[in-house]
Amino acid sequence: MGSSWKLADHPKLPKGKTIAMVVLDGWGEAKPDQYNCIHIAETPTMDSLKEGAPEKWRLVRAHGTAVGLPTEDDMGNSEVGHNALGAGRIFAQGAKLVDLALASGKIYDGEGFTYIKDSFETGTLHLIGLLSDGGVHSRLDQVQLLVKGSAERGAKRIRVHILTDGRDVLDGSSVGFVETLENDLAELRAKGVDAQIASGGGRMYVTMDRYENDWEVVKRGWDAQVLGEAPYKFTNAVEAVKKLRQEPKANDQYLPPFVIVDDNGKAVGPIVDGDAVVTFNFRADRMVMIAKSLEYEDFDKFDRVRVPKIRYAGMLQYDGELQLPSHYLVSPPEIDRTSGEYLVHNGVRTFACSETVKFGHVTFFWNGNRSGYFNPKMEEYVEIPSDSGITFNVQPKMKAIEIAEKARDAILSGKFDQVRVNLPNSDMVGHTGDIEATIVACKAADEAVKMILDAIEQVGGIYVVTADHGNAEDMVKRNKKGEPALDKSGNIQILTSHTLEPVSACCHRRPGLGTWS
Ligand SMILES: O=C(O)[C@@H](CO)OP(=O)(O)O
Ligand SMILES: [Mn+2]
Ligand SMILES: [Mn+2]
Repeated sequence: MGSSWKLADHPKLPKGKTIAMVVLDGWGEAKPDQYNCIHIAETPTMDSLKEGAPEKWRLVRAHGTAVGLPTEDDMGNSEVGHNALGAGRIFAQGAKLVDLALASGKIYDGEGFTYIKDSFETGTLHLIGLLSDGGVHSRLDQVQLLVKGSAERGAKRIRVHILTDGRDVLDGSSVGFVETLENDLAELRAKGVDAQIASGGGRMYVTMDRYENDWEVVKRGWDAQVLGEAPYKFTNAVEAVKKLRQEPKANDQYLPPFVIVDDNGKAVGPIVDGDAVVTFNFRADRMVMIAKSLEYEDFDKFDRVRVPKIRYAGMLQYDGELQLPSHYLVSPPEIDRTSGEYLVHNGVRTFACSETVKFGHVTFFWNGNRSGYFNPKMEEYVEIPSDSGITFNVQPKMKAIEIAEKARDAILSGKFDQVRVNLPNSDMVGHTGDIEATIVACKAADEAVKMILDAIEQVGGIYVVTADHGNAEDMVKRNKKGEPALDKSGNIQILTSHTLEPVSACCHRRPGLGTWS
């Protein structure tokens, strides 16, 4: 094929038909029991796809090495799922590239580390990111290696700004992760390195917003990490997390921001001129906003109050088009020649839509972590504003119907050849661990699929319905036998994370419009 963009005709699918590409976020296939919200919810449309045309319905793996993740224990996630769907190929993902760079030591020879290292002599090294072993955005073992490796290479003063998880790992597990990190930092202190945790907060409330849904989230992080200001002050991070978790309804995802202070009540690690900063998440979407606030001179999203002159590097470069950040420790996967680029070169017009919290999934991730259009004359991307400031179990229907209406109108308009959407419900509500709400969420997503397929039927088009990874089909932690695992008090443990389950892929022309197989 060389560098040509020409696409051969599909051997079976007819030309010139509108195609709907529907990604149900977090919709996997698992055994039907009471913790399978997709099974419990009324989902007549998805049921009819499976039962009505079983020969057009397949299960595909959406986790582990099948999608470019380091091991078979790695659950799928939106970044890898949409990267793979959008590019039609599998790339070694950020997690794996960071593992390799750490194992070979190459991470320390690269441009990014060389750049930040210049601050080690007189400044502090700050590490900001998600502290868990979830492996979706970051991994604890990578952070441990980076802290140790940086100290060995001259970092004399290290401050870690942690974000607690509870979304890719069990709620409550934050305490153990903080203890592990504290032990490592104590070992460094014994060797004469001034190393401490400096601030913290829950990932969904502090720093890790995405697609500009709510800049307040990033501001809360800025205030704690850079300015050293937060509503809660503690002298010890383990105590901070334990205490804040005691509040009614508190959970790891939404812990309020806190700073660690010394005996005089002074924050131990604000970021100041001459310091180095690394954001250690490898995954892009929830790091773009903090990267902008740390890197951009012109910035009007919130009042930064004080903008320290720092040397900043991301674990990876998070946005290839914006080249953000400009310094990074590990080169991201080069996801080139994605389907979106092929489509514009072949005169195929695209419409993509989701609500804010997943908008970048069908645009940015789909296009290989690249923001913007390939050709605005051939593409239209529509974002429906998400609710902000609430957890999604409060509004489990989210904007599914609004997304479907936009997709329906785009299909019926005749202006587009490919109409692609992400329906977020099963994932976003699944992450809250609220089973009742997740059932409502799955029903809403199913209704949205129906609206889109009905529109496809009207125009005699083709549909592909699939998912990026599992989530709502299994809401409980299980033992090796697959039974719900009980905690010390004999209670089941709700699973807020994605799963290792396969997802369905279904491609079809609507019945009555001729046959192909
Ligand atoms: O919310 C997120 O950031 C991840 C889970 O960490 O979910 P998804 O991959 O579905 O976007
Ligand atoms: Mn997802
Ligand atoms: Mn998710």
